[in-house]
Amino acid sequence: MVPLKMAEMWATMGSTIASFMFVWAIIRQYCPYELSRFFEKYTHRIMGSFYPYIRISFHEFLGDRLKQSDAYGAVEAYLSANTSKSAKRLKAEMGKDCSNLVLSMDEYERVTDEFQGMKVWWISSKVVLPTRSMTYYPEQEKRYYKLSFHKKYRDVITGSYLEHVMREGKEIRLRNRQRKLYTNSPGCKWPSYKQTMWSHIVFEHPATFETMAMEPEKKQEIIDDLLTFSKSKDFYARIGKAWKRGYLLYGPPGTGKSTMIAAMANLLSYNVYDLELTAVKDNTELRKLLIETTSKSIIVIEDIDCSLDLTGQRKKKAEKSSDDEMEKQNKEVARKEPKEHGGGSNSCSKVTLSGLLNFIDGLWSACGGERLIVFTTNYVERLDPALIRRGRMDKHIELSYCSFEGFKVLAKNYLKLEIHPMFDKIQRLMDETEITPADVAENLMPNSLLDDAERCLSSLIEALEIAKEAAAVKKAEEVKDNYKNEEENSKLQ
Ligand SMILES: Nc1ncnc2c1ncn2[C@@H]1O[C@H](COP(=O)(O)OP(=O)(O)OP(=O)(O)O)[C@@H](O)[C@H]1O
Ligand SMILES: [Mg+2]
Repeated sequence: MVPLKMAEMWATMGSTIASFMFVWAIIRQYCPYELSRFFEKYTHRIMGSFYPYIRISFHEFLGDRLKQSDAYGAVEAYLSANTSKSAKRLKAEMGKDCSNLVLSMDEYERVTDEFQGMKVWWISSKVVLPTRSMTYYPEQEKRYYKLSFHKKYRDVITGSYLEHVMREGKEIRLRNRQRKLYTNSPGCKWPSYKQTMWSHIVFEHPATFETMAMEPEKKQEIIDDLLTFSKSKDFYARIGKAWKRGYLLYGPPGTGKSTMIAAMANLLSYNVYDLELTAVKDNTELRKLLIETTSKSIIVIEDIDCSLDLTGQRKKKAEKSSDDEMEKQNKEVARKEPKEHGGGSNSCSKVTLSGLLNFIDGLWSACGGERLIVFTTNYVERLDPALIRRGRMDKHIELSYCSFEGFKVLAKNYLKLEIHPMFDKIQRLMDETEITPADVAENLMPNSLLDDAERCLSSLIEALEIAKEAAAVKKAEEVKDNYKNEEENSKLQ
């Protein structure tokens, strides 16, 4: 009997509300604005005294602000991810990167959500504001989401449920955002009209850790380290450290340092700030650039050893190194300087080592968190120890010549091959000589659509044999030189 009475009560209440709504609609249409506001106010008051539900609205735009409200955006993302399966009327829009359709609740659609056994209802709605005469702007629509729940759940819903919706919604938005690659433009002076010091393009690099050629254990260790970092907000807050982590990637050219940065950004859905140090006028400008970076980003300084002459240290080391090594290093710097930095010794940058150290762990610790800073270099021994000490560069990762495990990853990516009779020979040759992943990849790249896997593998074997021969000749020359030097020394004595 009780449920029947309840049903009757709700039915009566429903019809009362419907009558109110009907009367109110007529009043709103025919009465002056002040009168309709008056009725609206008192209708809400009367209904509120016996209506057991609470409603919270999330408006798309607040006041006259042109920027979409963050809370509305989070609710929208949360609802399209969690309730679009139960909604019966959906609207489809192209995602920001134009690669897939995004489904969300259509206007006036109602969905149910559950949290810790409590039911809540979400309705998407809009108000159409009348157009002002003498304006050529179209009718303005103000969209909003309305959350309804029983008043006995007030504390939990306004507390932990909304916190959960906001957190999850923000995460979904970050995952789906169009990521950007920022760069500080080259040249020493900033045009005065420039609003921001970084210019950007859409970041769409296809590299992932899956496609990276390196030992599986080492790869997993780096992935775990990155994921742990991204989930450690509370940990960093507890130990009183800024939420940032430094990575030093070092190794010969073509071993995947730049590729790994793209894979890191893709793994964590971070933006990338490619900092061109030679284009930074001085330490003040460096600080300004930093302040403009946002959280969930990777700040990259590529080839840090030839970016700037940060200390006298490098010169001292260069003097000590052998002539051959010097020549090799200078060639590499010369190769990179005009191509990538356009500055080198002619650079007008006055950034100092202490400015850079402050950049890494000084002031910027105070400007929000979740940032990775990555340095890359071909010559780790050239760097000032202060720059790369643990705590600044927390993780030093060596990227080296291609191993057989690395080759297998590339063979799978490029040729869709997991096993082949020619693999044995390749493994033997790889154990005997050094080849970079970039050279392996180059050989495995089919020259035409008709090119087959065997031709690519043969080309790699040929490259490995040439590399092996060249290494043998070099070694023989070194032995000869050493012998000559020893002979000359003994003659002098
Ligand atoms: N470990 C790797 N896994 C997969 N591909 C790689 C790897 N290393 C290099 N490559 C391939 O070689 C190309 C060059 O690599 P990348 O630019 O990452 O090298 P790098 O170490 O940054 O070189 P440099 O020191 O000259 O800047 C990449 O486009 C990629 O295709
Ligand atoms: Mg590189």
